[in-house]
Amino acid sequence: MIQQLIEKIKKTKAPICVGLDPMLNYIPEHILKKSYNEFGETLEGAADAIWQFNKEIVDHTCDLIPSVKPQIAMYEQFGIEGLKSYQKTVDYCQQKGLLVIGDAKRGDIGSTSAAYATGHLGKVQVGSKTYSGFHTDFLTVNPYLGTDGVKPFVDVCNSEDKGLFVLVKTSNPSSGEFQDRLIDGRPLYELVAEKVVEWGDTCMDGDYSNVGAVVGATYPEMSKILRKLMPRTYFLVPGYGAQGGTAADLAHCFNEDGLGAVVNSSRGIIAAYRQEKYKQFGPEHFAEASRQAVIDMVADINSVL
Ligand SMILES: O=c1ccn([C@@H]2O[C@H](COP(=O)(O)O)[C@@H](O)[C@H]2O)c(=O)[nH]1
Repeated sequence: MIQQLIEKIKKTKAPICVGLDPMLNYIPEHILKKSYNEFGETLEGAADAIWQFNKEIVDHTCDLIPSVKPQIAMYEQFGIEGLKSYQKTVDYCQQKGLLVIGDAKRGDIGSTSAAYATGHLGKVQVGSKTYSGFHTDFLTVNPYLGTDGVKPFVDVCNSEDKGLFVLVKTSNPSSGEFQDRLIDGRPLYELVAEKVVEWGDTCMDGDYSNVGAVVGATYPEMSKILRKLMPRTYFLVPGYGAQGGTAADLAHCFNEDGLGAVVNSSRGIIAAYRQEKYKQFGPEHFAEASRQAVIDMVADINSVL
C-alpha cells in the first residue's frame, strides 16, 4: 500500500494529504441551509452538511493530491448519521482515485484490536459472506498497549495490503508529557520508534514499510532524530499550518530522495476561505479557496525539498 501512496505522490508532486475534518462552524451558510431545509436541524441534517462540504472540497482538489485524512471524531460527534457521512466520504475519495488515511487512532488488547483492524482495514465474515466495513487504505494506530495491541493491525496490513501510521511523536503541546519521558536515559518516543521499525520489518513494500509513523511537524528537532532512527518508515506529519508547523520545520521528515513523508493540513485547507489570505473567494467559493490553499501548500513544501 505504501508504494501506491508513493506512486501518487510522485505523480502529483504533492507529498500531502488534505485533512477532511469538517466542523459545523467551518461549513458555509448556504450548505447548512440546504441540508437543514431537507433534513431539519437534526443529526441527519448536520451529517448531510458535512458530506456536501467534503464532496465539494474533494471535487476541487482531487486532481492535485494523492491522499486525504478524514478524522473520524469529526463524524462520530453526529453519531450513526455522522459515521454514514464518514463512509460516504471514504467511498467518494476512493472513487476519485485518492488514498484514504482513516485517522481513528485505534489500539486495544489484541482481540479488540483485531476487531478494529477488521472493521477499518480488513474484511468481516458474516455467515457465508464477506464484507469490508470502512475499508480505508491506512489507519492511525495508538501503540500504548504494546505489541499485542498493534500486531493485529500489522497482520491485516500483510493480508490485505493496507498501511498504518503509528503514533510516535504527536504534534500537540502536551505530547512531551509522556512521549518525552526518559526511560533508561532515552525518550519514550525513540523506544516507540524502534518498535515501529521492528513491526514494520515484517511488512515491507518495496523500499518502505507499510507500517508508518505519526511525527508532528511542531517538533522539528525530534523529527530529525526520528528520521535517522527510522529510515524506511513513512511519516505522516500533522501540525503544518493551523498548529504552527512550517515548511522549514518539515525538511527533516523527508529522506534525501524527497520521499518519506506525507504532510497533513486540515483546517488550513478546508477552512481556507476564512483566512485573510483567501478571503476574496468568499464562503460561496470555499472549495476554490481550498484548491488555492493546496497549491500554495504544495509549493511551500516543495521549496524545502
Ligand atoms: O500528532 C497528531 C496526530 C494527529 N493529528 C490530527 O491531524 C489533524 C490536524 O488538523 P489541523 O487542522 O491541520 O491542525 C487533526 O485531525 C488531528 O486530530 C494531529 O494534529 N497531531
